[in-house]
Amino acid sequence: SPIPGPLYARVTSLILKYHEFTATRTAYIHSLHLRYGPVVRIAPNEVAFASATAAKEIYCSNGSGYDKTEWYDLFKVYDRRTMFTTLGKSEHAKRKRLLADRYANSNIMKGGIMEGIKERARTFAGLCEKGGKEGVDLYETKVLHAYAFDCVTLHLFHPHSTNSLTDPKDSEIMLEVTFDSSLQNRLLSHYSPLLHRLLNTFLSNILSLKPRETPLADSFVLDTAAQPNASPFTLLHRLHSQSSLPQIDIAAESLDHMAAGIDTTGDALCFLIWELSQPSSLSYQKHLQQELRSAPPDTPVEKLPYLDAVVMEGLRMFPAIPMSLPRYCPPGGGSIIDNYQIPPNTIVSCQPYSVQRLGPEKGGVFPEPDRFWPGRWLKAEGETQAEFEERERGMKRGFMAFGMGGRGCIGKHLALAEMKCLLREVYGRFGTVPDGRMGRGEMEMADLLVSSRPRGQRCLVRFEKLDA
Ligand code: HEM
Repeated sequence: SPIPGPLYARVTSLILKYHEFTATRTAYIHSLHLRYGPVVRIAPNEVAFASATAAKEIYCSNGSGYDKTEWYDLFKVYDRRTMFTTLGKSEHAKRKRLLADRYANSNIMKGGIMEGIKERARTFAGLCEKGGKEGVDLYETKVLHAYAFDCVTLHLFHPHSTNSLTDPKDSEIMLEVTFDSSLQNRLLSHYSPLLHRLLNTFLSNILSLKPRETPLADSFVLDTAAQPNASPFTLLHRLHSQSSLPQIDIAAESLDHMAAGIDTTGDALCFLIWELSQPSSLSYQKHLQQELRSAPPDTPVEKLPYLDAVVMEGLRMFPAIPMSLPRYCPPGGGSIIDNYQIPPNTIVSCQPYSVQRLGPEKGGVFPEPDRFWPGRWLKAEGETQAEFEERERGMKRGFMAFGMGGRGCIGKHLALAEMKCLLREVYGRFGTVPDGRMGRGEMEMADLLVSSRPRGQRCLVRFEKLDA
């Protein structure tokens, strides 16, 4: 039977492109899933899926799933392909073998990294305290991004890491990488390089749609990646000691991981703290504070079940990369995905937002998908352990915030450690409430290239010190 979807999507991709250029692609595709179900044609050669079975087929079959599309060329660094931008399986596997062990949980949990993350989380909490009743703009001031930047450079480059939470010079580098207003410019360069060349001056000077330029970050990474004495737990140490990669590829790979680790973790924390600050989440916030304040101070973060549930629920509702992760349906006979025959070379994808926000009645995974409810990740009263484990397995099959399969997020353990350490420091010391100056819709998710940010580009939260 024909693939469901609007009639126009059979003949044109213009509507989809319109939504890309207006930063509403994720919301548009989600609205189509709500209307047509978990399988939707979104353009003549492009089909979106939102089920756990489709995600498994596209991203996990034969280990790392289907090959990436040329969309990923947009993310090349110094014109080099990094692990993230390799398109085919074997090229990717070769690069991943070089890097993977630095991102294993056992490496992240080592003293050097965890102590460094905790120290940065304490610095962050100090800034919240300074903000006092006046509050802190968690998005505009980029404090969460500064925290993520300092943590990721610790993992990549220690002792040459940054200190952007307190040092204005490092902060300038971080700001350059995080304020990205190049969406339209980059989309045009992808879809029509000729038009992009012809309109370049007009775009930059008249419409202020500038290409992405990051000279401070480039020179920071190029200089740092050439340093010979990085600590053994760092990615740089691994790249220098275990690979024969040219220096420019070492720098490109490092810059890619640095960029991948800032907006993602920063935005995930921003949306989550905002949600926890809402009156509707007060009981969850209190539950979290109680767990954090009653646990012995040396309890490892991964041994705090409610904290884990809060982080999982935050990433489920507000995945920092909510957008489609496009792949090519393999050449040859094509594939059958969710009972639909998909021709070879069709672009197929799932967007984490929809996989995690479509209810079972629409063919999705999570009941009451728009309700922020950390308790769903814990054993319910009256539920047996076996029933809970079965339910949890189902939820994890539909959890896509870190992607899936061999090309899923390599930085997952680092990101989780950062998020948990920061939330522990914040909610062990403060309660948070939204600032009344925030308007409706300001915290809606607006698309960037694959990540998202608050549409209003601010997030005003007040921090209220808890009794000692
Ligand atoms: C909450 C934080 C994060 C989220 C939600 C997230 C999400 C993701 C997702 C969805 C992908 C798959 C992208 C795709 O298929 O196109 C991915 C890949 C990747 N992530 Fe993350 N990420 C986070 C933090 C980090 C951090 C801290 C780092 C590094 C320090 C990192 C490095 C990478 C890299 C290098 C890849 C490419 C993996 C590959 O191609 O094999 N990420 N991430």
